[in-house]
Amino acid sequence: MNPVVLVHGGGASSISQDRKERVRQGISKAATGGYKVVKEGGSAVDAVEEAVTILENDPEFNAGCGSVLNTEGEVEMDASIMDGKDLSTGAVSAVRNIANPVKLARLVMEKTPHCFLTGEGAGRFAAEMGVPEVAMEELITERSKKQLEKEKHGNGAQRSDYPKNLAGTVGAVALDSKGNVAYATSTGGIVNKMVGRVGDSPCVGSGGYADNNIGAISTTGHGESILKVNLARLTLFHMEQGKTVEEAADLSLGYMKSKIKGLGGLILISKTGDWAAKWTSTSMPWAAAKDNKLHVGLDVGDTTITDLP
Ligand SMILES: COC(=O)C[C@H](N)C(=O)O
Repeated sequence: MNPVVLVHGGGASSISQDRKERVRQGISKAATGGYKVVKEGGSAVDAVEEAVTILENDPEFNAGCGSVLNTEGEVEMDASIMDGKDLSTGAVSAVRNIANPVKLARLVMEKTPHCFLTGEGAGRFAAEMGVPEVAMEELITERSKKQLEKEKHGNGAQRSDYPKNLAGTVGAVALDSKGNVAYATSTGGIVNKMVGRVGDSPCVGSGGYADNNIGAISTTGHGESILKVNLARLTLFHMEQGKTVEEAADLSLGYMKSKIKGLGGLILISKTGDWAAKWTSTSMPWAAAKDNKLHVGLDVGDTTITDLP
């Protein structure tokens, strides 16, 4: 099986010109890093963890360092991961003071009898596992402070194209050489969210899904809408019914838009390595690595293809 890795950097309104290059570099680095793992014989789970860790560590994205702030100016993060081989899954929500929620989600998957830990319990588990604690200030950027300010003072309110408080959630899907698929999604959520608000990203079936019999998907966009339609599982359901990756993505995103005016995006891979990156938001940075080629796009019609070393 030819390995494939796709990443996204969140469905959002348009990306400002000065950020475009940094975002492009960030998603390229993440896709390349994840692809290296599967090319060298690593598992799909290892690849999605690696790709999402790279994006969590990049302050341009709303996950890990760079997460958006809640009403109190704090960072609370959500993440999930899933192994398509046996449907094992791990998730954390409303976690604070750690650099890489995706790694904690993986520990939940592998070291507990549970699928999902939240808030204080997730924090205690992190400490038990020896996950280093980081000061919240280390996760907060000037940009995230400005985003909260703007949101609180309503400056973004004129945007009619997209719920204004969405930004750069990250995710990855992978197919490894043994035919296993996996996904991971990680986010700081939405700007100015209530304390304790949990979105779609840590909820298996909404923020992502992976099943070797079908494929893998990671989603992004308006969390409350994604939760309502179970966007990830809905998309894979369409594939089970015989739709192509493109058709399945269009059907589920189209349903979310027409039914509840919800906008978002997704990256999707089939068990045979077909892939698609689709969104109804204004933009969604994405990258795909397959057959030693890297495909990268930020907006519709701006895909570039380069050779990987
Ligand atoms: C682009 O923004 C997002 O994807 C936000 C994320 N889905 C949430 O609602 O938590």
